[in-house]
Amino acid sequence: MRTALVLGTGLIGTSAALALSARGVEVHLRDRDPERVRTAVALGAGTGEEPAPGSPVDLAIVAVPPAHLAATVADVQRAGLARGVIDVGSVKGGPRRELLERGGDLTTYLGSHPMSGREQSGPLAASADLFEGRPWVLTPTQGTDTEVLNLALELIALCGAVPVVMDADAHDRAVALVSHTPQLLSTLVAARLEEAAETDVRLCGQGIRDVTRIAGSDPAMWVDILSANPGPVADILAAVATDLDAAVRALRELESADEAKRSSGTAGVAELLRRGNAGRARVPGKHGQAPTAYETVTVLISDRPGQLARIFADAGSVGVNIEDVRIEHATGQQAGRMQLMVEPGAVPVLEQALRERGWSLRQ
Ligand SMILES: NC(=O)c1ccc[n+]([C@@H]2O[C@H](COP(=O)([O-])OP(=O)(O)OC[C@H]3O[C@@H](n4cnc5c(N)ncnc54)[C@H](O)[C@@H]3O)[C@@H](O)[C@H]2O)c1
Ligand SMILES: O=C(O)C(=O)C[C@]1(C(=O)O)C=C[C@@H](O)C=C1
Repeated sequence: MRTALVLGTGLIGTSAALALSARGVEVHLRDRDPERVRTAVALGAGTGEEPAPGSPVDLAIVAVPPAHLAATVADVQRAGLARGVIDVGSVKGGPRRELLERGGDLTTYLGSHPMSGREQSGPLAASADLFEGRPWVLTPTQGTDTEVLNLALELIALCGAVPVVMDADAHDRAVALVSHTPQLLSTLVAARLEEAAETDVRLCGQGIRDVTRIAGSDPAMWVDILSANPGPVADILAAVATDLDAAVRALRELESADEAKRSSGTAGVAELLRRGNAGRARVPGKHGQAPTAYETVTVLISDRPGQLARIFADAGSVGVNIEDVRIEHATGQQAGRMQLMVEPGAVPVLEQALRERGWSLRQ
């Protein structure tokens, strides 16, 4: 990738622009707020000048709030500003459907989501290493151009992140669990402090600081995110509400004078705490650490348009997430070997699905 255009020079757009600029890509910056472009330019994220007329950039990266993603992607496509366009929004299904309704081109567009961010907004919160070692979800479809997919993989590599391929709606259900519900629960805990006595708040220690960090996030951004993914988040919150009811019941039992009730209360609380430990143990390693050891499935892939998108869609159709990808190009041949990294348990399912769909597997 030689040139890029970043639309929305806030936290995410400026972070990506800083990483690309540091690796020699010529980055053009745009924002509806010119002050934000000036700040990003001053930080070394790129130039505020428009790309030369008639010379589209290699990749446009749309990093505006979720409610404006589809309109911005459609504008970029209509103006012919880039060979490929990706967005980095926190929700994937709705914006893609909206882009289709707006007459956008789904072949040169690819939905993506870097699983890394902060509770602060704007270019001053950005950093070039924000995405290092973090998953970056791609949601290609059968129709996604191979060129756009390759540009997105290059962007992710230049940002030091790890590509994860998923279906858009499966992504939205997953982030409801690991991002959107945690945001709301952090907010709800912090909201208890609004009317609390100063003498109580003064005692805040590290525990509540950890739990409420993301409650400081931009409300307008989160109204957009939750409005674009309400059903999956409501489903998980309803399950949390059942657990909350159980916690309240167990605690009330602990208040009782009856010994049998107290011991049932102890068992109830202990079970909730045990489940919390078990869930916490599944949270992958911290920033920069590989979360899991993956296994590799190697596939022979011909150098024809649509091949990469097809293989990702075939993996997605049997529910397999591709956690990382490497392509070895065979010199002088119109083919290459593609290594798909997946969870060890997914290897047999993926191999069978790929064979059934006519792919040629290699050792
Ligand atoms: N904040 C996070 O942790 C995080 C993480 C991953 C992905 N995202 C996604 O990335 C996108 C950007 O989030 P952010 O945290 O960088 O927000 P931000 O508020 O820091 O930046 C958004 C920028 O977009 C600009 N903007 C708004 N509407 C615009 C328009 N129509 N045209 C051009 N510019 C416009 C704003 O002026 C602002 O500078 C969102 O879609 C969000 O869902 C956020
Ligand atoms: O660490 C944080 O501040 C974040 O909340 C980042 C976080 C997340 O939930 O993981 C928030 C929303 C984005 O869509 C992606 C990342």
